[in-house]
Amino acid sequence: MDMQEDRITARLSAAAHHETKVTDGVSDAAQTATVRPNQPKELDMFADDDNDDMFAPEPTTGPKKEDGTQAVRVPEAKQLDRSLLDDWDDPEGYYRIILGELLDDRYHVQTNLGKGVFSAVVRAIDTTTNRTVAIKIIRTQESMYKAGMKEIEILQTLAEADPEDKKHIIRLERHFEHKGHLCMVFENLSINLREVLKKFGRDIGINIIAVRQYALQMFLGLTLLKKCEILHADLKPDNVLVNERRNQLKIADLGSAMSADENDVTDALVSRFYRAPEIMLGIKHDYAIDMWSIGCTLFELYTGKICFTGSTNNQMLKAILECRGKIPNRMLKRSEFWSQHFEPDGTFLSQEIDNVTRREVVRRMNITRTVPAKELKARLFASSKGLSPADAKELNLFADLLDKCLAVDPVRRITPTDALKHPFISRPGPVPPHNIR
Ligand SMILES: Nc1ncnc2c1ncn2[C@@H]1O[C@H](COP(=O)(O)OP(=O)(O)OP(=O)(O)O)[C@@H](O)[C@H]1O
Repeated sequence: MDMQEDRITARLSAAAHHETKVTDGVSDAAQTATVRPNQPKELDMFADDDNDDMFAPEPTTGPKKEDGTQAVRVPEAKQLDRSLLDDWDDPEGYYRIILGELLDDRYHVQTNLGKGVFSAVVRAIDTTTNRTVAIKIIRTQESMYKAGMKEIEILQTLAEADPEDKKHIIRLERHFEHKGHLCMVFENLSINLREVLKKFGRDIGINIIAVRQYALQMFLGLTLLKKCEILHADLKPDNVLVNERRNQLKIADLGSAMSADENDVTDALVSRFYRAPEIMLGIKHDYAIDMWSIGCTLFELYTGKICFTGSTNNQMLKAILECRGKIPNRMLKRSEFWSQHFEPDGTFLSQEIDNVTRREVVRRMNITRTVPAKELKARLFASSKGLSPADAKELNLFADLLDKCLAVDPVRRITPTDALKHPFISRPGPVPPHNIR
């Protein structure tokens, strides 16, 4: 089974049997780790317009409208004549997008936003409100339909608990069916944080002022998830969308989300690079898994580099041990899978591929450090040259917060409420409007 199939099977079984979801964790994340040049560029997240605007919408040909957006030339909105078209799905069950089609007598399809594993996403104009929306058209398989219905239920719960829409979780407006496909109508947003990093941070990371704003909003999102007793279980830069001005974000893709009591032990929950150590060790997980993923995401936003990488859970654990020190014994005692990675005396068994023979070899590593290494902070400072004392103070606060988000022991990991009180987030006064790098 390839990784994509593995991922689909897992999400579907989670929906059908209330089991947990497996994700491949590879995505295109690996492509983003590059070296920071000496001349970084500041993210002006509050700018009204940019001359070099890499965030501008796709080139359009139509005239400017009153709201400042430009009309896109697409065919007239019309109902399709079903008799002329009976193979509206591709062989993999994705709906074939037709620009100009009118969905549900209401949504005029404008742009194809691309395919995910579970759906095709389009941007459309809601002709009843004249607003732009994003519609996720789920693949035809019945199991995917069920998974979509579970996502809808969770999104509705979250929206009811946040009537004023202040907690930065994507809003589902409604859903309908179109030619056997479940269609989910979302508020329209712009690009995701992976694309922000690629297009604006140019793989070097974005400035600390923007990171702070994004962190605050993601922590607010986590407080709502916790209040509703829901785990997102797939947080990563790809699943956080920003608005056109990039000053507001929304946590999206609740397709892997689950009730917090659905915590069957599995070592494949969450995309691998963002997967908390307790998942890999087979310890019953809780809200802390989402905080770990946010910690990894924040590190990546600031440095442009993935925090922990590994092609297997074992190599992920090695990366975490090297940076964060020994796994506490009290965790190993609760671990179902410890013997896959450790000897009884706590020696780590690193399963590596030998460079010369290309055979798998097991390297014994005796990691004894109990206090988290200074490694994390050192990595943050290494990617920030020429800091003023004030900038260094700011970065120290960020390093302290990340240290708490990435506490190896989930019991000691900071909670969303406490993260909001951390001085990096909560300190009073305006943020200095200068470039920190
Ligand atoms: N509300 C939205 N506004 C703008 N773009 C969106 C919106 N929702 C989704 N998209 C775009 O569609 C992509 C896929 O969406 P999403 O991740 O929700 O779908 P999926 O089928 O579950 O995909 P995946 O394989 O990533 O799990 C997003 O990365 C984003 O680029």
